[in-house]
Amino acid sequence: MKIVADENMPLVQELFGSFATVVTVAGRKINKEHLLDADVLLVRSVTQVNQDLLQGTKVRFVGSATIGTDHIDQGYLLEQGIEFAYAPGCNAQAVAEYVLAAIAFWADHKQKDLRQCTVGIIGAGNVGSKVAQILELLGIEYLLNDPPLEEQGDSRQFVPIQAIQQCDIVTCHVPLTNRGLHASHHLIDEKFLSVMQPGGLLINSSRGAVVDNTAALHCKQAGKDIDFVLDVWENEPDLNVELFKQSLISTPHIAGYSQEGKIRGTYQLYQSVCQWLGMVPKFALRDLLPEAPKWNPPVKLSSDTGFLYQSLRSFYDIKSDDQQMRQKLEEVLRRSGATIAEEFDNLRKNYPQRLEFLELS
Ligand SMILES: NC(=O)c1ccc[n+]([C@@H]2O[C@H](COP(=O)([O-])OP(=O)(O)OC[C@H]3O[C@@H](n4cnc5c(N)ncnc54)[C@H](O)[C@@H]3O)[C@@H](O)[C@H]2O)c1
Ligand SMILES: O=C(O)[C@H](O)[C@H](O)COP(=O)(O)O
Repeated sequence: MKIVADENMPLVQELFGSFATVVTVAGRKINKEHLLDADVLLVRSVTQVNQDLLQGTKVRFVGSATIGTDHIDQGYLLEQGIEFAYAPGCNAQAVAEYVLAAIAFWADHKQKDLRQCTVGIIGAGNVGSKVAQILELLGIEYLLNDPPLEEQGDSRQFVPIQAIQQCDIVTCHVPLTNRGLHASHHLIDEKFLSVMQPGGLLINSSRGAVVDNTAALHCKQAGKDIDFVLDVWENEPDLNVELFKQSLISTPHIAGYSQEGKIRGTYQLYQSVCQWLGMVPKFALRDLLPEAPKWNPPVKLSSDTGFLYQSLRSFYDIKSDDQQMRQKLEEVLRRSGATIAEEFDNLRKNYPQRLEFLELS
């Protein structure tokens, strides 16, 4: 059996190498030639998997070690009888910790008393629910918006998007979809931003195009007092450089990049491939995850606006991710050679080890 996998998937040789020949390729470079005699394709979010890539190949199983699936043409896979698996929830905790770090940094930087702030969470699935769990631990008020879950009868209390627009902090956790009643493409548009609270914070760690990046830039250029924390960008890796410069925190799509999140992603695909082949998995997830020191959240928030950030930063300092990206992209802007897109991918490929620091259920 031949497996072609994205080179940025940890443990892929260790897990799949005992029953298959594993060939690793840079995600953006995977092409039909690599797949002509491959049985299984394992990708991350940067490989577009569709008819163009798969037609004429032997691939019978596609796995994506990610939560988001907007890069996969699932309709085509279904039509061709190609098995598909992904990794729901694998890095949800990492993203929720990123959001916490962003809020803590903003409160410190802008002298905001989080006891007086409400967070609007758009999308209450795996990530949004973990964000809510963390805010509850800290006693920070939040509201949930998730029309699809509300329609399905989820028993939590939801609010309309208009109530989210009034929140001090808005954080997006929806899948990127272009069609249907709940399409999320440009969910945050000029109109949304125009009614957002001045002095507010918008965090996007879902997919770039959930926020209209041109509208976000116009909002900053018009002098509206809204801070942006952006981990994901329209047209990645070719991001809007002006918006990157104007954002309070800019990171290269690494919100989910904890060691644990990446390992869980590969492992979930390993389980799916084993099941597809009728094999019993030989490895257990708990033996693969690193031991990480844990942070004890404060029982009560303090009036000191910098307290949370100071207490968290030895576990995860979001500002250092932002500084790293600014330094590298500014170098690219000063000299010719590598492009912004190449540097964006380099930052992701060489992202330092980050461990999850909260005990969450
Ligand atoms: N930056 C990163 O590193 C990173 C990591 C993981 C996931 N993500 C992105 O975050 C997204 C969310 O992840 P998740 O695990 O929570 O997904 P999920 O599927 O568990 O939850 C998404 C929720 O959004 C809701 N939703 C869909 N359309 C909506 C809309 N228009 N308005 C409000 N709610 C809507 C759904 O009902 C669902 O409950 C993923 O699809 C992925 O694109 C990014
Ligand atoms: O959807 C996800 O799980 C994340 O966006 C994922 O972590 C992105 O990282 P990539 O697959 O591009 O390495």
